[in-house]
Amino acid sequence: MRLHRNLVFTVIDSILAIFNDGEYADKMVARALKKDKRWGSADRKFVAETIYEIVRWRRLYAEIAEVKDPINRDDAWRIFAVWAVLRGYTLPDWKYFENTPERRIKGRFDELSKIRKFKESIPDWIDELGVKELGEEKWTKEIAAQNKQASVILRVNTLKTTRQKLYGILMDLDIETIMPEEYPDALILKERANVFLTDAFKEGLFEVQDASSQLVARLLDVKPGMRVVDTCAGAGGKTLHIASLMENKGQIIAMDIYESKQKQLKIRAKRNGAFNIEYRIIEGTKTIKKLHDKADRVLIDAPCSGLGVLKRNPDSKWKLRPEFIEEIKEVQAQVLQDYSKILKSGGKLVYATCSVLPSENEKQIEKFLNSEAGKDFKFIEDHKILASESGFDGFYMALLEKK
Ligand SMILES: C[S@@+](CC[C@H](N)C(=O)[O-])C[C@H]1O[C@@H](n2cnc3c(N)ncnc32)[C@H](O)[C@@H]1O
Repeated sequence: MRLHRNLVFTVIDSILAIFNDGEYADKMVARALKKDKRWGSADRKFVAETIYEIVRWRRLYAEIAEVKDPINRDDAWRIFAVWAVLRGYTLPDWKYFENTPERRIKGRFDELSKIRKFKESIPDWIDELGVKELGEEKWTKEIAAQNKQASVILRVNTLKTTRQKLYGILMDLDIETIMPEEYPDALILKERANVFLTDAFKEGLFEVQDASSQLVARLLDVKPGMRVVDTCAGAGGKTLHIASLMENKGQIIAMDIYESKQKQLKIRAKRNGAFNIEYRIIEGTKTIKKLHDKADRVLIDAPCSGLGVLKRNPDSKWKLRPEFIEEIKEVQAQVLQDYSKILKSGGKLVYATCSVLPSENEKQIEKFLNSEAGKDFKFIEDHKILASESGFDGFYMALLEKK
């Protein structure tokens, strides 16, 4: 295996921007891939995967390379050399690799792999929090599972096609997929591919959405003709799923506090042919009060730590702060209090997060049910999905019914 200079330089520039300037890994990867139109698919794969891997294993590699934050360009080369040695590359005779201690790198890797926070490359505080919340055994398995590369999973847009038809369309493009039985709207790619370039995507036949996330709209048990309020709709992954389950009949009110996200949802809804969505920005209590007792279904896909989706966002390990988790828990409790009032009697509410921490999940539901606002609600069921058990993202979803 040979290393190509311009590809490696791109990786070095990208990891420096992610580590030092707080840039998001997915944005930097997208930018890096635009750099040279002559790159073939193997080159693009090398750039994207290497950036993600170095971000994912940052702590382990930095420890082996003996570099500390802030990382300068020489440090980035040392980290890259660790990656290359551990991946089995023969280092070329570039000046950056002079005196790379290859045997020592392998020895340090074996030593550090015995300590979870290095082996799994996580900050001390996340490791401690994981143990506190899930217990040593579950957390060890969970963080290992969340360090694996995520599969590419599609959600079939049944407003425009069926799973069987889309399977065939993709097969004709040499994109092989699997139809998992327990996830009726999902197709899982056998090998990674840039599905966004296909006409099938441009025509809105599918969206990319993790399998665990696809269970949320199903749990909400929506039916055509209902009025459904998606209170934290963001860019609308679940709104669009709800629209397809409602066959475009009835009304979906998609809300968020950020207009920028709603703009993305509008573009996606157009592509999906989802016409029954109304958009509202939450500007204060007024927006919510107007909807009190009005909805058959309410989804609260709450903002959270994201400690269920590290596979997809490995850089968030380094961006998250303990204070943020404390703040977001307050928001979760508040939105449960406020948005549950939108539901009609006899209606159903789903509270969901992409976190595996009980304090953001079942504990929030317990607290809500014991509060004044929660007295009108009955707990129906919940699902605590761990990446280590499902193979997909870590998620939580609880179904409540208003008496
Ligand atoms: C987990 S994300 C939503 C993901 C989205 N439902 C999807 O399926 O693609 C949580 C969303 O809640 C929004 N948010 C944060 N605080 C909020 C609040 N107080 N009320 C409503 N939405 C809020 C965020 O902007 C973010 O878009």
